[in-house]
Amino acid sequence: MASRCVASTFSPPVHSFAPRTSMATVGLLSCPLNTLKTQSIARSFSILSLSASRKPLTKSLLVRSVATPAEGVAVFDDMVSGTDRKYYMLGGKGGVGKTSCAASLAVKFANNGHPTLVVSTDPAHSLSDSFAQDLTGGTLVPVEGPDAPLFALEINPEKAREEFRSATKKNGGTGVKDFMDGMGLGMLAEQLGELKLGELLDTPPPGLDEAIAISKVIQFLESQEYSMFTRIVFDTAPTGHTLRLLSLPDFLDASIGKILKLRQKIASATSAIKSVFGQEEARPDAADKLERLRERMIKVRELFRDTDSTEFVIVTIPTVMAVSESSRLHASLKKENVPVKSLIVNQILPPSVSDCKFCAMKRKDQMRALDMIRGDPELSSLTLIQAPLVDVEIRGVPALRFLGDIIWK
Ligand SMILES: Nc1ncnc2c1ncn2[C@@H]1O[C@H](COP(=O)(O)OP(=O)(O)OP(=O)(O)O)[C@@H](O)[C@H]1O
Repeated sequence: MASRCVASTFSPPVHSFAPRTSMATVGLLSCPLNTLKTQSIARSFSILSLSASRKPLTKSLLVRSVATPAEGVAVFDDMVSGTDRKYYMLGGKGGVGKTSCAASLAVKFANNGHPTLVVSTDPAHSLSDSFAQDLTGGTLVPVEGPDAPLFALEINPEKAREEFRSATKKNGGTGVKDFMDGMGLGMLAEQLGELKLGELLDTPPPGLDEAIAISKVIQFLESQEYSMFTRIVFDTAPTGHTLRLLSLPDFLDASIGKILKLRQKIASATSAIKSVFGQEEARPDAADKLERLRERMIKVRELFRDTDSTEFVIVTIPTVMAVSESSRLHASLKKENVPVKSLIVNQILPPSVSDCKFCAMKRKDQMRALDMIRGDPELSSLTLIQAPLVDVEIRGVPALRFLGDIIWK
């Protein structure tokens, strides 16, 4: 008879996770004969350096490798040490577990005494779902449960962009033409077409929303009120957005920079014309807003590249597609000088003494993907963090604490 997978019989209701000690009751996917205890799996899934061995991973080797605790590779110790503010950005392909990993890291920071802010800049927010608390509203909302203050912020990128865009819509006009007219540059609007400012304002390039969202967070954090936060964790939008976001500041810098320079150059001429014809002074709003946006984008760019305060953590799953995408992501991040040290491989089947047919196939597939990571020139230098597939949905602070204790060591 074909063997069949079963989930652990214990499936706790959403809000009923008991504190840490009883979290071992959260199950891991298992086969009928497999009676592995969650705690031993939690111990055996650990962080191992990919550069340690070049041998292909066989099943027994994997079990042996993951059974070795994360001695010597103290990723979390490094992350948690110091009271200077640090930023962690978690990114990767859609659906791999970015939110779960980001939320679990935020909980772990808070439980280690860091006042922490976790921010979602993904237009499709799932922080509220992950924490099982209503964190919507675009402002800082306290998360109930952790030992030290933990706040969450779900930024509505469209709303943030709209605020910026409204400056160019005054007087009933639309987009760039109005903006240019407002500065006395209407006749140049067409010639400036290649600067793509029109596109920027009317149909913004992908990535602008997220960049504005992040710049909004920077704004928040610059104020005294939020100076308490020593750890900021970003749950970013899927890979494509991140890559576009990285190249965006340069694009904006060039476009806005050119526009503002041009404006300066002919400012004296236009003011002479205006004084002759008795026109009002040109509206400074739009130009100022653009200039401020440009400055903030530069700050976002600097933040992403600051090796002292920032780290980008790539999250993936053991499939060929996800690994390939992670490899491309790391190549791009490297090219842009964004610091990356670790790669989380999430949803790995836990060790098992006996597999059903389905699990055996799946495990083989995952082994191949892990092998691929080992041999990948982009990924093999990163510290690998393996996270098991658990058989209940990770929701709520206790569950996130449980996951965090497995992942972040
Ligand atoms: N290790 C795991 N074991 C079991 N389920 C998991 C694990 N990690 C994540 N999940 C589940 O997978 C789903 C997707 O996770 P999550 O929302 O964290 O992914 P994401 O990468 O942020 O997705 P998106 O790209 O849509 O924002 C959720 O239902 C989550 O509970």
